[in-house]
Amino acid sequence: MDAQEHDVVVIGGGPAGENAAQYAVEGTPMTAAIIEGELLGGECSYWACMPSKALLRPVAVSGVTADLPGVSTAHVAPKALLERRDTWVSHYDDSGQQQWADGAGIAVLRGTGVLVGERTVRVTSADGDRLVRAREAVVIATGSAAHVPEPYVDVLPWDSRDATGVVEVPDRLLVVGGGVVACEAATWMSALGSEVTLVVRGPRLLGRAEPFAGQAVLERLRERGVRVLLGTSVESVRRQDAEATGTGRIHGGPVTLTTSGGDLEADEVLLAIGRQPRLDDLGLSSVDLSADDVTSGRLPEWLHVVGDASGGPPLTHWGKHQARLVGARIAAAAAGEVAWEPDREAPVPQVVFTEPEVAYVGMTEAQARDAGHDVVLTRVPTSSAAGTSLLRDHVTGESQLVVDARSRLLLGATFVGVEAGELVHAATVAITGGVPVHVLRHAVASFPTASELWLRLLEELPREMRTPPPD
Ligand SMILES: Cc1cc2nc3c(=O)[nH]c(=O)nc-3n(C[C@H](O)[C@H](O)[C@H](O)COP(=O)(O)OP(=O)(O)OC[C@H]3O[C@@H](n4cnc5c(N)ncnc54)[C@H](O)[C@@H]3O)c2cc1C
Ligand SMILES: NC(=O)c1ccc[n+]([C@@H]2O[C@H](COP(=O)([O-])OP(=O)(O)OC[C@H]3O[C@@H](n4cnc5c(N)ncnc54)[C@H](O)[C@@H]3O)[C@@H](O)[C@H]2O)c1
Repeated sequence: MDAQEHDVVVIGGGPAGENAAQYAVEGTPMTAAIIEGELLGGECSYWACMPSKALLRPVAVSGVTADLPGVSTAHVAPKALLERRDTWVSHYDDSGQQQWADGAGIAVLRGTGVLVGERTVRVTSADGDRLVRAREAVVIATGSAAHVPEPYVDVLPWDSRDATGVVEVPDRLLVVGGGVVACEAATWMSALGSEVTLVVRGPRLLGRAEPFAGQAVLERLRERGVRVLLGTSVESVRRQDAEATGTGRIHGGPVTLTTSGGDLEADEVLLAIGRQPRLDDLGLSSVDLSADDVTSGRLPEWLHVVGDASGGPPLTHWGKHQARLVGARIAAAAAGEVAWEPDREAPVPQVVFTEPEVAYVGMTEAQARDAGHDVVLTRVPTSSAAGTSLLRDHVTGESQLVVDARSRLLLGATFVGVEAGELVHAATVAITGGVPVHVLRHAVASFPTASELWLRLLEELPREMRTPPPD
């Protein structure tokens, strides 16, 4: 079989793959091809970030209007909410993304890509097989899939695709997991009218965030009628007449979970217990590699991995950041150069679009102490700046900075409450730029904006941190 040739071949056309292709070839004479087996734009555009945020934003606005005298309370209208979601996923049509690729001069090869040898990928589609060879580099950008352990397989539980693509709203929904997908999905599914029960194995929600953040989300979920069972493990699961009815539709008869706290019955169960890199069936053995080699970065110089497939933080912005770096490295290597990169590792931010919103970057207090830092903390109610308290009548949540006592550098920050997702970026900038807190105090925020919360946080630090540390 003759092989088609491109300088760069990317397997997987999600946000990470698209960015890797673009950054590798833009401004160069090189060509790139993206191999995509489903929809160009990936999980993020059609079944993850975009539909979930399209569903959550009206829910958040409705919550604010209920707490903002001077405006009529807005109510969630389920049918219109689902139509909004459909608009944001372009009705599961990727022609807009195809236009972007055409404009960027990137070839899109439809089909499933499998490595069959060094720099060589076989693409299988309904039209048959073809071979593609990369002159410079192959990039794995195959994303991740929801983790579905064996005991659940036969009951056909919902995964996050069903929750973001919801068509039939179950009257009663069990959600297994207490992480980001569980908390966000509980928020929109209860707004759509489901009676939601969260079954959480651990002692708190959002285990990767500061405990006070998970606690604030727990309290609000319970206020909105979501039942949250902490410290509850699932022992077995059964369902009558499980049936593959399609994404977002109820997959058969009632489901029963036998848990450490007794039996729970519902019309559907959503499994939200993490995701795994999609590296199976990728032909890694044809180039003497294993999935472990890929997630530990033990790769030959012609092969790269970006995004969720890398096993790093499964976040779109992080995958895109990795992809920009990899793209620039490929472009530089092809030109016989070395790409410039900062010497400081970038901190990873995350925003959880719950009520209240939770946003964090860098290290938590516990992570900073475990890493051996002498830590100084500053924590204030998020309502404590005029700008935050004006945004609604009852501003809940607290916000915190984690500072290294010796260097006075910011190690991490957590914001809980209104506008948290916007407040966190200043922390990302401060950590990336290595700005010590005595300098950060001079970054003046406008009155009365939410950003003035930074002043409140910095004022609460010990007075000696207002000047540079003694030599
Ligand atoms: C419900 C939910 C909500 C989320 N919300 C957010 C959020 O708000 N913010 C955020 O930052 N992150 C969010 N995430 C995480 C985010 O979706 C992922 O981090 C992101 O999609 C990863 O991008 P990627 O390009 O690595 O992979 P993906 O987006 O998964 O794309 C991979 C692509 O590769 C294709 N592919 C896979 N294997 C092959 C193959 N062999 N051949 C050809 N094509 C293949 C797939 O079809 C897919 O199109 C959310 C995740 C979920 C589940
Ligand atoms: N707003 C956002 O940025 C956003 C939104 C949704 C998802 N995401 C990304 O998608 C990834 C996947 O989300 P997720 O919520 O599925 O994973 P997660 O890692 O955030 O949470 C998984 C939860 O499941 C629990 N768990 C793990 N195994 C279990 C088991 N066998 N039985 C019961 N409970 C178990 C964990 O203790 C945890 O509470 C996240 O890591 C996140 O980065 C991001």
